[in-house]
Amino acid sequence: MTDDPMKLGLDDAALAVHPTVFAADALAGKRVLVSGGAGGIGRAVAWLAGRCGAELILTGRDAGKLDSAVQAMTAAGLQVQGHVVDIRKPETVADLFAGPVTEAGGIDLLVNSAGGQFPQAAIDFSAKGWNAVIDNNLNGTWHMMQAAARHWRDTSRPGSIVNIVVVVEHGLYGVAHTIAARSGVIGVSRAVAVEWAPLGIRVNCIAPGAIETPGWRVYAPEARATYARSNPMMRAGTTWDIAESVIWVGGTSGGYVTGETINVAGGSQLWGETWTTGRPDWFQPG
Ligand SMILES: CCCCCCCCCCC/C=C/C(=O)SCCNC(=O)CCNC(=O)[C@H](O)C(C)(C)COP(=O)(O)OP(=O)(O)OC[C@H]1O[C@@H](n2cnc3c(N)ncnc32)[C@H](O)[C@@H]1OP(=O)(O)O
Ligand SMILES: NC(=O)C1=CN([C@@H]2O[C@H](COP(=O)(O)OP(=O)(O)OC[C@H]3O[C@@H](n4cnc5c(N)ncnc54)[C@H](OP(=O)(O)O)[C@@H]3O)[C@@H](O)[C@H]2O)C=CC1
Repeated sequence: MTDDPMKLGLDDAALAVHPTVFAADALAGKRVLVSGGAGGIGRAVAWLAGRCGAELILTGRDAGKLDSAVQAMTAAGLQVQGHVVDIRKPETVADLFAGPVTEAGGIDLLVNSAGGQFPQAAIDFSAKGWNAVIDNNLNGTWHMMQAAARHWRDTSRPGSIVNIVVVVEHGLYGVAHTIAARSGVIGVSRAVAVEWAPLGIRVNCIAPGAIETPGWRVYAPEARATYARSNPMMRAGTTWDIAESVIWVGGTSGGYVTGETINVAGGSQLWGETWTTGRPDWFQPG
């Protein structure tokens, strides 16, 4: 693992050529919207979808990051546009759908990869910190889901949503706020998978394990150094592992799957400890 947190994970050069199981026309004629599309996981999803023939709409808060993603993908011949959208602001999400999404001709797949949290013992959370994480990950994801569903209902077309969450089966310690938010996303995804089935909308979640990305910069280097050994496979996953699972479940290959949460986590939902703030003395062996 690199010491430079901005260089964590696969870069554009690697994502442009990474081998894939998908055919080059697997998403031909489709349009894919990726929130957090310039981040680690979202960027890999965007590269894979684009390499499979999809047109891309990427969103994020940081215009510079978005520009660098759009430039790299455009240089590789992909059809991509980027827009600054804060998913916590429902009015900017509505503007995205009324403007760029509609002008592009609509979308077929929404991937919600925007999100994040900070590591802190739950007992020390401030009300503001708790609210920031809930607002970002639960409310923000919901604003995008609802806007997409309205878009598909109003244009009488089917759609597919994939929400990137986290493994919630057992403790991901030091990030209880995000476990609460992501459990909410998983719950609402199950609920609307039923409610929106008559509209031809599928809703699924992917729960990544430890995936090396620039997002890991919020964790101390000593915490990050333990993540690879937090699962039975004793390695971190790659953003490509997540991207292929997203395209599988979000695309026609997942056409009979809805309301599911798929752990892509090296088995960390079954075994392993992840201490984002260090392992307390109580839990030290012997
Ligand atoms: C069984 C489990 C198996 C799985 C194994 C997985 C192993 C991997 C472990 C890691 C798991 C998850 C990894 C990832 O998700 S990495 C990628 C995600 N990316 C990020 O997290 C990006 C970084 N995070 C953020 O951007 C922020 O945390 C946030 C999401 C909150 C951004 O929102 P906002 O911009 O509103 O936040 P602010 O900076 O303005 O802060 C608002 C208040 O939040 C509190 N806060 C923020 N940071 C901290 C901190 N470091 N410590 C304490 N409190 C914090 C604070 O109250 C802020 O208000 P003030 O600034 O006024 O104090
Ligand atoms: N990496 C890992 O080990 C794991 C990651 N995850 C989850 O996967 C998702 C992607 O994470 P990853 O790629 O690693 O992290 P990154 O930090 O690299 O990417 C997250 C992206 O989300 C965007 N984002 C965050 N908040 C907002 C907001 N309010 N509005 C718009 N965009 C926002 C950021 O864009 P910008 O910088 O432009 O604001 C950033 O590019 C996150 O939800 C993360 O929590 C889950 C489990 C493990």
